[in-house]
Amino acid sequence: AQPGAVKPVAAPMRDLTWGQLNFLHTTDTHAWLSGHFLEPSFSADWGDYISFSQHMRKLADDKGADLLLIDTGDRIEGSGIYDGSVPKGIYQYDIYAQQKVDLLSTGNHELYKAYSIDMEHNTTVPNFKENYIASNLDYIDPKTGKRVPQAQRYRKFKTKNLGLNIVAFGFLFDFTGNANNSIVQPVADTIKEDWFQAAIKEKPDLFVVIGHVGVRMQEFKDIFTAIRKEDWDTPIAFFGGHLHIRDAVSYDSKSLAIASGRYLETIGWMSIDGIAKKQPKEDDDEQVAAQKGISFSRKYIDNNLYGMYYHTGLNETTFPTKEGRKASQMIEDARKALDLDHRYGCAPRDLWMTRAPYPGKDSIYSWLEEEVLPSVVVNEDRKDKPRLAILNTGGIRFDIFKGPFTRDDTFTVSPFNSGFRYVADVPYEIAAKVIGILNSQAKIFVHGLPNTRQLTIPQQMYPRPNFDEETETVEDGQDGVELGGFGKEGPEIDEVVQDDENEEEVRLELRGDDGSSDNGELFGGYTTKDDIGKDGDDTVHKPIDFYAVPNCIQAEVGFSADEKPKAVDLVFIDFLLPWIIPALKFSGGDYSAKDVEPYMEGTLTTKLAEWISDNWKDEC
Ligand SMILES: O=c1ccn([C@@H]2O[C@H](COP(=O)(O)O)[C@@H](O)[C@H]2O)c(=O)[nH]1
Repeated sequence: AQPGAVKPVAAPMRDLTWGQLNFLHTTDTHAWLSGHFLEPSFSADWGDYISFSQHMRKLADDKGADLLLIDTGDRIEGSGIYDGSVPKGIYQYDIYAQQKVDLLSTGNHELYKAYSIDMEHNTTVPNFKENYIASNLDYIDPKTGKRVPQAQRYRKFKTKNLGLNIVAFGFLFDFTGNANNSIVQPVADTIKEDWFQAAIKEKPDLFVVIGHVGVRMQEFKDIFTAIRKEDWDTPIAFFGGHLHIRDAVSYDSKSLAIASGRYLETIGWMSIDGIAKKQPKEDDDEQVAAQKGISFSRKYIDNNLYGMYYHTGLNETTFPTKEGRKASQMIEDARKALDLDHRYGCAPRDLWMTRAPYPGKDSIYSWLEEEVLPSVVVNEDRKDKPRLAILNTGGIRFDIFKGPFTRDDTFTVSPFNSGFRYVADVPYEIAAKVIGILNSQAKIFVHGLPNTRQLTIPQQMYPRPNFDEETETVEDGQDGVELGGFGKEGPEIDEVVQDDENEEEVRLELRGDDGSSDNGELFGGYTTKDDIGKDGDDTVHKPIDFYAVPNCIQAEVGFSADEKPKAVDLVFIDFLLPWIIPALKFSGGDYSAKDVEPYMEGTLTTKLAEWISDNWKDEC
């Protein structure tokens, strides 16, 4: 762990189930390679993960089993190690590459900017060579202008110890916000292509589908269905991400999909036993398929040293490896070079994204609406004009904890380079309708309006089934998508261990009061319910309450107390541009992109830092 990070807390643990083939999975790390300084459950850093994975590989070797490491993208944007350098990522790519990842794919965050697409093509792909898979992603080579695959389309390989034949794919969901030096091909089109159709006829011992795709999203359903059309029997392991949640879905009795959270909070674990190694028949090329008694198991490992020692049987002295220590040192050096611990001020209280009700005094969104935006959204030439300032909740990425607020925190809260734009002098009754449309959850049809689910935080984009209810499927409220697994049969997993302890509903901070649980009480943390059951988390926690947030929030700035203004400047964060004009049109305003101008200098991130320096001056 990094110097200054809180120590982990002892807690009741659940063991990992080993199989023939085992996986460690990270996703949506968003450059949190330092780990979490203030949260004991997640205070291990990338160097600790390297040590952990090396010990786990050794354990696999000792058992005559195999272990593969997977990463499903969104490695960048979200923490100072990436966002704090100019250009971005000058330390991040090298530190990340210290880990030996066996299969990796691209997330949407690698694609928002032409720069990060180039970096992926010229740095991460060469760093990981044949381990990098890009089944539906192409790169436009700037020298030739030619469209080339970002990496190989799929990978065929044999595992080290058991010699299992694997065919692996690496997908991205049907993302459309990518910069124009990349092309994301829709999954439904990709799976019709000859190379994919040939690959799924390979009859390996196992298919591994990794992807920056939510495990309940249509894209994975389509891939699963396409494989099963050709091959009803071969087991399939899916590794997903994007939605920042822990989740597992059983598509059929011979497949399992897991999603392993976000921000290096979670290291996903999947193991598979009973994989039948296929032998070629002597008389022809067809291979024998005989999958009987296949079993899958999953765990969500809290990323801290207590758990890593527990799962490896090691301790403070025996655990760190040379390579792990090296990566931790690289992180420490990068943090110093980037001045990430520079203190802008002291947060007087915790401010939560979803762990406090919105609106409310502990909500980060209410704080932004009531305190920050009215003060920072100012254009000197138009400061007398009343304005509405709109932010999408998805643009805010993390909580603020009471105590020092650092340069690193500015990036964990607001990593994007988004500035503010505006449409001038919009009649108030038109401008005031925009927020309602953006928060409408697509229940009304607005011509030209992109899906509003993209505006909110990832955890809310695709609501999950309510595992407390008996029903197997629910409507998700947006497009009437059926959730609760792809089949209607429910999970068919051979190894299911239910754990009904810890049902008490208690609100506790994940951070804990003083980082200890000496009184023997359970510590607050993830208490995941998924298709497999309630025993997924490796650490037994007390539950934490989470509250829903809207897609967007809005501050009224420069309004008189007595009456609403006749016209306002409609100010919004850059990211909202594709939504604003259609929403204004629907509200009765005949505006076009030509009416949009930059509103002021600076980004939300720089404005946040300025506000905190000016307003949180007390010592801590
Ligand atoms: O410039 C940006 C980029 C993204 N967002 C928000 O983030 C989500 C995507 O989050 P994932 O981590 O990829 O799941 C996007 O839908 C936006 O809500 C943003 O606000 N600004």
